[in-house]
Amino acid sequence: MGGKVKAVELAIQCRGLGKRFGKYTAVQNVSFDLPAGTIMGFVGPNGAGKTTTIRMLCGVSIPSEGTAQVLGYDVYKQPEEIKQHIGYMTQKFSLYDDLTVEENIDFYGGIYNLSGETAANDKARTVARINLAERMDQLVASLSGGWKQRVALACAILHGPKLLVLDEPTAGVDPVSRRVFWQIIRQLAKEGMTVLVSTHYMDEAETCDYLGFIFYGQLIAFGPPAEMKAREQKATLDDLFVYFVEREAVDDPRNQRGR
Ligand SMILES: Nc1ncnc2c1ncn2[C@@H]1O[C@H](COP(=O)(O)OP(=O)(O)OP(=O)(O)O)[C@@H](O)[C@H]1O
Repeated sequence: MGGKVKAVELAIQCRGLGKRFGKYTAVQNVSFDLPAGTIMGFVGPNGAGKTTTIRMLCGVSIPSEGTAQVLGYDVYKQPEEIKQHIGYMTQKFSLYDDLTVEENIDFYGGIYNLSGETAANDKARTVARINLAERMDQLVASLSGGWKQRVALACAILHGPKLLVLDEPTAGVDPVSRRVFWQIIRQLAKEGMTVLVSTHYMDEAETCDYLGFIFYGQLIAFGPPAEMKAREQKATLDDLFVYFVEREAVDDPRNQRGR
């Protein structure tokens, strides 16, 4: 009691973040703090604004309003620094089918400007982490969806990012591959990487340290999953999700704005 509270290092800090496309407000007033080294699940129905928010935080899309610091960099002033220090994997990740696993990894190493000993070390570390050694000579075209996803993850973390951003990484992947993928993600977080992951799978969301629930472009709840369920007195995340959607389901307010 009375001792100094150690400041928590934040990987993401955003306040009132919003994005308009013309007169349409896709995302509005998103605020949260994500401590470094934690996993945040981002959930919400289709079209809620997950990808739009993620793109602003990755320095890919300039916000229309609000502020955000990602790994200490400002999304308006330092988007290039953000892009260099994060790993970003989307659902439609890009791998070259007619190259081998190793050639794909080397290609991404080139994009990140890795060379010499650093490149060799980064590659060896990544291949070991993702357990890809036995597949290095295989053509990507001949891999299953689950293995392709692991190769895409390898390419996203090759440069040792402090923040890994995954936009629906496991959509359409079989349950066993999903489980393996999440074991890797949790291991990366244990080693200090911060992870922001959007998902429609509540079993995945359940294991995150923090959850953000976005609906009609607004972050309507943020916190540890257990706290969120307790706050609304719901037994499962499925129940909580349905409760939020039914509670908030009026006409999409984004359609009325800006008219
Ligand atoms: N470039 C754009 N121009 C106009 N509207 C856009 C653009 N990008 C996204 N939107 C709209 O913004 C809203 C939020 O879309 P977003 O892709 O962020 O949702 P999402 O939560 O990621 O959905 P999903 O789960 O389907 O991927 C949607 O209504 C979408 O149509």
